[in-house]
Amino acid sequence: MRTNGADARFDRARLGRRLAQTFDAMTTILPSPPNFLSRVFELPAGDVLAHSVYVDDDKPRICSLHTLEPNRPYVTLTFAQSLDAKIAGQGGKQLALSGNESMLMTHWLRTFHDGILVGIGTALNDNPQLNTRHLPPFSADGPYKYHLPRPIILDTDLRLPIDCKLLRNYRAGVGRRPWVVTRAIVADGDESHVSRQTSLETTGARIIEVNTDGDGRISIPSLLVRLRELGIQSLMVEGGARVIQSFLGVEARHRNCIDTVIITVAPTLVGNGGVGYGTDLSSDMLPGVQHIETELFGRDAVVAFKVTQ
Ligand SMILES: NC(=O)C1=CN([C@@H]2O[C@H](COP(=O)(O)OP(=O)(O)OC[C@H]3O[C@@H](n4cnc5c(N)ncnc54)[C@H](OP(=O)(O)O)[C@@H]3O)[C@@H](O)[C@H]2O)C=CC1
Ligand SMILES: Nc1nc(O)c(N)c(N[C@@H]2O[C@H](COP(=O)(O)O)[C@@H](O)[C@H]2O)n1
Repeated sequence: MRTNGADARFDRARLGRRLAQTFDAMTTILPSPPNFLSRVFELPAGDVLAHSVYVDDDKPRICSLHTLEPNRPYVTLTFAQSLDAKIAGQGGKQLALSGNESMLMTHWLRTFHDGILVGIGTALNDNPQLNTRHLPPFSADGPYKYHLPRPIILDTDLRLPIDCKLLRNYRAGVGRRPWVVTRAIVADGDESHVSRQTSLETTGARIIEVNTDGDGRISIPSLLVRLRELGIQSLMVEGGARVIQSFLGVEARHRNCIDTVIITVAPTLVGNGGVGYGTDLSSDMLPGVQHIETELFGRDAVVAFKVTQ
């Protein structure tokens, strides 16, 4: 695995196209992401250019995480958990584990990445928006707006509801077009799959086919190759439990699929009925961890590390 310094770097070739905005940025007081994130990703500290992640949405950004790995995006796995390692409550009940300060940090993380990925379990359970609405606002008539990551949903059987917030936001012009990743259809077809595909496409989704693994789930290494081909240079993986397990699992680890893990640990206990992500990670298959940094955001501890084989 490459070092953080080699992975997280600025695309300085893009700077020329942004000189006017850069000048503007240097003469305007703009919100900055937490220094913690600059350190974790080894972004140049105090460099105003480094923090100018919030120029026009669809144009190249001054700052974009990317990796020198040719066949996948830079991948950050991040989520919030309780002290007893639960990410949701009884029966999957969505919990506000992060306090305001760490949630703000998470929204900065979102704007750092080209894509934001969740599994269909999370999409069905939480109906998330996956946007950057907690970041400090800019004036409506100014040149700045935050980069929105592309929502990406792992959904083998196309169960995403057509009235979900991700599709509604896209249709209302306040969200990016969601990409729904499904299994590659076999040659003789599957009529109900095709019909669900048509409904989702008609209501705004882009369907992306990727091969499945031995368990019939989307193959994570194949997914990453495909996303990179489609221009995703950096991917934030938010969860839920099964997706976290897949990314921390042996196959993904051995295929070098993660760069950085950032976990928000909230000072709360959920107990037995809560949703954990460790159940399929048997002790002899646990990843090694290499600590990068831990910082307090309000009452929450945010821990950044790398996984090792
Ligand atoms: N605290 C936090 O930070 C977060 C908490 N959550 C919580 O997590 C819970 C949802 O977790 P969970 O139910 O496990 O759902 P996930 O969001 O992890 O989605 C899992 C589903 O995604 C599909 N999938 C396709 N390919 C893969 C793959 N390679 N690996 C894993 N999944 C794949 C499968 O469904 P199919 O076969 O149909 O394709 C699978 O059942 C919710 O309660 C939510 O609130 C979620 C995110 C963050
Ligand atoms: N960072 C974090 N802290 C929590 O306490 C959470 N419950 C989550 N959940 C994740 O955020 C999604 C909701 O996003 P929106 O607020 O709708 O934009 C949720 O689906 C989980 O992925 N994250």
